[in-house]
Amino acid sequence: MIELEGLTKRFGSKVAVDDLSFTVRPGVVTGFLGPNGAGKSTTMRMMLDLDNPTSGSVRIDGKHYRELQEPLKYIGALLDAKAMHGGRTAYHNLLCLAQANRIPASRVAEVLDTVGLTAVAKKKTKGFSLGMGQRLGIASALLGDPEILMFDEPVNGLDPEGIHWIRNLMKQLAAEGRTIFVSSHLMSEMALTADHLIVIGQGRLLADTSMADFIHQNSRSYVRLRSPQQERLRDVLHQSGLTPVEAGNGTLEIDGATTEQVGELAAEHRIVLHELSSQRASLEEAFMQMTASAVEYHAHSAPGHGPQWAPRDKGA
Ligand SMILES: Nc1ncnc2c1ncn2[C@@H]1O[C@H](COP(=O)(O)OP(=O)(O)OP(=O)(O)O)[C@@H](O)[C@H]1O
Repeated sequence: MIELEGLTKRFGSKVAVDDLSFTVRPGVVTGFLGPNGAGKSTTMRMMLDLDNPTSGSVRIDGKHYRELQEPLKYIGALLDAKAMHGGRTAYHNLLCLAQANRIPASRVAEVLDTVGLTAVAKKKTKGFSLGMGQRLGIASALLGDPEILMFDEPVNGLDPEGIHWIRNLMKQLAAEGRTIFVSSHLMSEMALTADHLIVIGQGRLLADTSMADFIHQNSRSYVRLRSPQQERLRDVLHQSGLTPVEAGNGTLEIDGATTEQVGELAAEHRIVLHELSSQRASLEEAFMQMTASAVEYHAHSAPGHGPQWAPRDKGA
């Protein structure tokens, strides 16, 4: 478990991380979502004691990182895949790390196998592709067989096969009861991977919610329709207590209605429909709106029926 309490980081006048408090729990993949520059990497670096907080604290299983006896056995991280020694082979990079952290050398072959790099174990890492580098970075995170794993944007630059592999690995590690914390700036990626979601914007906590609740609250569903008899259709809909909204190109949208309900109403009043469909707003849209409205106070006009969200109170 990872617990953040009022975590704050300032770089001069810039507040990169602003009073963040949340808990990352075991057994699930927790997604850490925020647009570029939101403060995800800075937060993760403070979790690993690579940056000092201006104020606040991070506890790993109740302890500060510095108090962990052999940190790699508690927490493994993929922050920067290029942080390996390019002149060394994949095997030797991992062996050095194992020896420095009192991890048995036999573990090196195991993790190389887990990440699918056994065939290139004796190759120098400077020739590695981005995907191979990511796999090696993940192997180093797994080396100490830690209960907690953190991945900063692990799918960046990977091909579809690599992305699929990383997603499955994270789910498998969570299913083993481990704590998995993974950052991304893409809602679509999080929707496929994460069970729980922490959203930040300009360093501040915007949401701390289960993925299922986020989808439920933010996937606005509505009915879209077009008709050559739009005026009459509008009247009929209004009379039935529905509120159609003009959506351009002769299209109407109605929240809180079903296609069955609207189709039957139209049939009853002998109104021709050219389109009748059920729509769902994308989660990416919901995320963009959430971060935009939280970080920018200048007047972005809020669309009539945009996604809903509520910032949580601070604290666990
Ligand atoms: N060492 C530093 N000195 C000054 N400003 C910094 C430093 N590190 C980060 N920042 C600033 O802090 C803010 C948060 O950066 P951070 O890299 O943590 O965001 P991020 O969410 O990880 O973004 P990205 O997805 O682009 O990596 C940014 O405005 C960044 O410019």
